[in-house]
Amino acid sequence: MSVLLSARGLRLAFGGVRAADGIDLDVMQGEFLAIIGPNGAGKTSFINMTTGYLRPQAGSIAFDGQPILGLPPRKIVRRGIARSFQLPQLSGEHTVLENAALAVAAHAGFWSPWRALLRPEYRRDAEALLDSFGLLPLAHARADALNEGARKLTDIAMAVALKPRLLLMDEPTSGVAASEKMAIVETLVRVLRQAGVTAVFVEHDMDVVARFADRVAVWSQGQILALGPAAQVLEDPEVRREVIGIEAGPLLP
Ligand SMILES: Nc1ncnc2c1ncn2[C@@H]1O[C@H](COP(=O)(O)OP(=O)(O)OP(=O)(O)O)[C@@H](O)[C@H]1O
Repeated sequence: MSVLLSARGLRLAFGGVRAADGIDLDVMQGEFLAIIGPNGAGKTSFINMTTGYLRPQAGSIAFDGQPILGLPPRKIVRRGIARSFQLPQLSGEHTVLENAALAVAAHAGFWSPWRALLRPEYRRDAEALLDSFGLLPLAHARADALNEGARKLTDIAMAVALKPRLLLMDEPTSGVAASEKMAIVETLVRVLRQAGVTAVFVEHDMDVVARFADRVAVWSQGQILALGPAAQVLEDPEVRREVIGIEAGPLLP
């Protein structure tokens, strides 16, 4: 497996708060990597630095061997990195299909909404995209009428419309009803594997991590405390004590 994303020596402080304190991480082509860790550990900051929303004070990030630090978010998308947000960034007054068509059009180079809604080929591609995510029955629902699970999936579908090689997801199942979480994870695993997309995702639900991740990186105070295969890291006594909590019980069968 080759390295797709490589971060070295990332440092970022907000006053006295260290959001990144020497982050070194390689993301391998094709893997699903979970980032876990307590609130404030710097997980979202890593996504923001990788996608051009935050600039570290030191360090480097290379994607497919090319440096990307300093590029604006839109250029990083063009290089093949997309993201979804902890709070989905949908246009509430538009339908699911219109939101998806906007993303399809953005990938084609058009960022102006009316063009997206006029062109039938964008709508067709958007329908195919929604179908792959199981969202077609909701195509004509307004985005602000969706439950959290459907909102999250629509947001991720819009990121996938950009045809990324690497997708970064910030808490893809947060706020989703427990009964719906695993269905979302199964959809993501299926769609992303099929599209050959490498994924990095921040997640607090360890059942989701155990099902979804090939490897797990444990963040703590801006540093990576542990990194390795999911089964190994999730059963690591120090990780369980410091991060997961002993009350969680056995995570893996
Ligand atoms: N733009 C900012 N300005 C000031 N402080 C910030 C900013 N962004 C992040 N921080 C601080 O940096 C630290 C790391 O934040 P970050 O959001 O990366 O953590 P996190 O691990 O994603 O937390 P959570 O699990 O709660 O989302 C926190 O203490 C946060 O308050």
